[in-house]
Amino acid sequence: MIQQIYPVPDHPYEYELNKDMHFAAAHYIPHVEAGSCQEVHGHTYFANITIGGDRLDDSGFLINFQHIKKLIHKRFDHTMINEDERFSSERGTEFPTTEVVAKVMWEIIQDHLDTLPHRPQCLQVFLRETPTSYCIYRPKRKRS
Ligand SMILES: Nc1nc2c(c(=O)[nH]1)N=C([C@H](O)[C@H](O)COP(=O)(O)OP(=O)(O)OP(=O)(O)O)CN2
Ligand SMILES: [Zn+2]
Repeated sequence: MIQQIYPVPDHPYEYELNKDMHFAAAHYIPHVEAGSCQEVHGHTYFANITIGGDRLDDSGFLINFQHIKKLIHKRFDHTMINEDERFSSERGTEFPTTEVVAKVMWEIIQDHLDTLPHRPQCLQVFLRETPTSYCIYRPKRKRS
């Protein structure tokens, strides 16, 4: 059970929703700066996703918790993150560091939220890679 207090982003919205999840995945960072992390290794990642908005959908949801989980968990659980198209395709020039994976998760979620008429916003992705290491990605401004 994930139970942790996360940093709260500053925002003007009436509703703020948070979804916790974890997933198991492998990665490697092909850069000399990464030291032993250049070798393939695995983590149980913990993610906390924060969504904000002023309007709810017809079912009274800002966003269905299950939909957020599906977007991330289905894509990354029990995978080699380097093989995800975001990292392996021609446009995938970045390495799957905690920082970059947090930002990619934000992009995946916000792309979905942008299809919803009531336009919720992903305000923060908190991504823990190890018991002692985590990163928070917050967009500078909301997408219009
Ligand atoms: N800024 C970043 N630094 C490092 C990243 C990263 O994604 N961003 N990643 C790694 C490794 O991939 C590793 O998985 C995590 O490293 P680390 O925190 O050193 O893990 P430990 O469990 O060994 O930490 P201890 O606190 O020393 O036990 C490296 N750096
Ligand atoms: Zn790692």
